[in-house]
Amino acid sequence: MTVGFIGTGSMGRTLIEAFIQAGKLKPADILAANRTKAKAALLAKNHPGLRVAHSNRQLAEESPCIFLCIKPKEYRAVLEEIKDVVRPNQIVVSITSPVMIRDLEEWVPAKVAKIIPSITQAVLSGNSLFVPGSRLTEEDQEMLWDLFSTVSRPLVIEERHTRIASDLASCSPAFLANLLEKLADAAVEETKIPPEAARSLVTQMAHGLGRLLTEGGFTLESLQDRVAVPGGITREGLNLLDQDVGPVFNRLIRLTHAKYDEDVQQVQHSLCTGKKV
Ligand SMILES: NC(=O)C1=CN([C@@H]2O[C@H](COP(=O)(O)OP(=O)(O)OC[C@H]3O[C@@H](n4cnc5c(N)ncnc54)[C@H](O)[C@@H]3O)[C@@H](O)[C@H]2O)C=CC1
Ligand SMILES: O=C(O)[C@@H]1CCC=N1
Repeated sequence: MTVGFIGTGSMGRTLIEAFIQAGKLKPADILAANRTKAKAALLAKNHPGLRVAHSNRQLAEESPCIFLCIKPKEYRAVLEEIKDVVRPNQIVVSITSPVMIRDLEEWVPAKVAKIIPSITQAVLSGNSLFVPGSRLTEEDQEMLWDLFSTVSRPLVIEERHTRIASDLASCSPAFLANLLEKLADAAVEETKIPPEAARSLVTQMAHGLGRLLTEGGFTLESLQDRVAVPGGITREGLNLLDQDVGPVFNRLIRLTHAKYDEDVQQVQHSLCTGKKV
């Protein structure tokens, strides 16, 4: 089956390469389209057999399953371009959290799903978040589940939890990388340890931490208890973090939700204004 990807930026490319790496899709199964053609052409060069569509419309005509890997503002233009050629038996998957399933279902007669991926899929790990639309059959859901199981742990979520689940699964790699960067920078500032050594130490620690939590039998709590020996040094640090860091994450979640609400409004406005019926 041909799987089409409209948008081969950061996440479109990550997904394409993850499915190829996992052996789930062959390059010849993939049809890609991107506004800047050179990006899609580079993918085709790196994965011989992968085809580049002349247009989004051609891609939509030829792909039983179409992934929309574009940003919220870009939906209107892409939907305008493909809506007349999309058929009811096709599947259209959006990877964009503030685009509502019901809006997509109004624009195309296809079977719609929202699946929010994560950069962690580049190493075939992490969760992908499934919000099935009303027209997907059991068979369609199984096909998508099977596809994403090869690169992630799929998880069904309710659409109203899209933002918070994306914060945890998709944004947090960036949030936690930022915290580790700050930890390494503070170490350099306070002790003059060479920057490369500080970054290497936190990076290798993060690798081990991920494995301890997923394969090592630890929970978030048991890991802290195991490292923080009673009366020891780690407990001093944990006490400070408990006091100062928790509120930062409350503020962070309020910020991501405020931006999300704004994006939802903008997308709905752009998808509803002047829409031909
Ligand atoms: N980057 C990440 O870690 C994650 C991103 N997402 C979502 O994925 C979506 C895409 O994000 P990124 O890949 O990071 O953005 P990006 O900006 O890297 O990629 C978007 C791509 O779409 C292309 N594009 C724009 N308009 C187009 C059009 N009319 N026709 C064809 N191609 C067009 C652009 O040229 C670009 O290559 C966003 O909605 C984002 O929220 C979801 C989960 C994780
Ligand atoms: O920053 C963003 O908008 C997207 C959503 C999830 C990850 N990246």
